[in-house]
Amino acid sequence: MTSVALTIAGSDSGGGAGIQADLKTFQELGVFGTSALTAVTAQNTLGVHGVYPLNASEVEKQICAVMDDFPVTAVKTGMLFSAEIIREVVRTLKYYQAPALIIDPVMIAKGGASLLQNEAVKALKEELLPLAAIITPNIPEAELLAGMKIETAMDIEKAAELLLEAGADAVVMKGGHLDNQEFAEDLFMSASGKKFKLRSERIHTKDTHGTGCTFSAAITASVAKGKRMEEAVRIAKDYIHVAIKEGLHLGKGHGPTNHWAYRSYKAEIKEVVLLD
Ligand SMILES: Nc1ncnc2c1ncn2[C@@H]1O[C@H](COP(=O)(O)OP(=O)(O)OP(=O)(O)O)[C@@H](O)[C@H]1O
Ligand SMILES: Cc1ncc(COP(=O)(O)O)c(N)n1
Repeated sequence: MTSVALTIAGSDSGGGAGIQADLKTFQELGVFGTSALTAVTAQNTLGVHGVYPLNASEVEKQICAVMDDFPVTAVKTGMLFSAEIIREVVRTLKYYQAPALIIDPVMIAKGGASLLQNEAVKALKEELLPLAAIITPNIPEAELLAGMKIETAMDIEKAAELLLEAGADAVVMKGGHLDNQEFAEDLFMSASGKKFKLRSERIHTKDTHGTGCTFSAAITASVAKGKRMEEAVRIAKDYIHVAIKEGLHLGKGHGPTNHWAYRSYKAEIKEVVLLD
């Protein structure tokens, strides 16, 4: 049977991040993608030129239209923009007793534009996060959610623990923002006590627009197909690695990644480092 996933996120007119990245990823991983838009952005590789949020009720209508008709087996959230939208998403997902929820807590675009209002961080943490099968913050997002500064590897683990305590079943702390390192290393931790690092060679490129969206969408696709979370994050790491490596070099700024690359890619599971 065809697996169906739903992404609740913003539109990126430049096609590199947001809903567009999510749907491309779902497609490449063999999952039928559906979507509920939270905001339209006028955006390209050079930055965000406008943000036009939808009303919370318009977001709710889209989620209901999908959930009433499709056998959705995984839901992903990306840019949610406001506390009102977050509360409506929470209410609607609870109503449908929605399946596994993958949260990418999108806050700030690479160019610096705000994609989540400051006052919405609390709603994200207190109301949405407890529903998460997994949450995938980068370091700045994790700092805001966990309420602490992250400077060392121990800080990363501590912040992950705080997010598990706040109610997520699992967390991946993405290390993409930690510059000047040889590896792009992410830490996986689950409430059930699993802990490992996903490590890949760091690719030196400016074309990393939408990497976070793509990574979490790839997790969502595998979960939608019934894979266990540990396997889903490994596949997602492979997917994003090759998508960055085979970059398309489009646009004048931070270009998008290459979603076709995974097709011809022979699985080369990234290094998994088990931790105590
Ligand atoms: N230069 C790179 N080389 C290899 N892997 C990378 C690189 N940059 C990011 N990654 C990987 O891509 C995934 C997404 O991480 P990243 O930290 O870029 O997310 P993000 O900051 O949320 O992205 P975005 O800014 O698009 O929202 C992680 O697995 C990370 O390790
Ligand atoms: C609609 C939307 N969602 C998410 C991102 C984050 O991606 P990035 O940090 O790579 O700009 C974005 N730029 N636009």
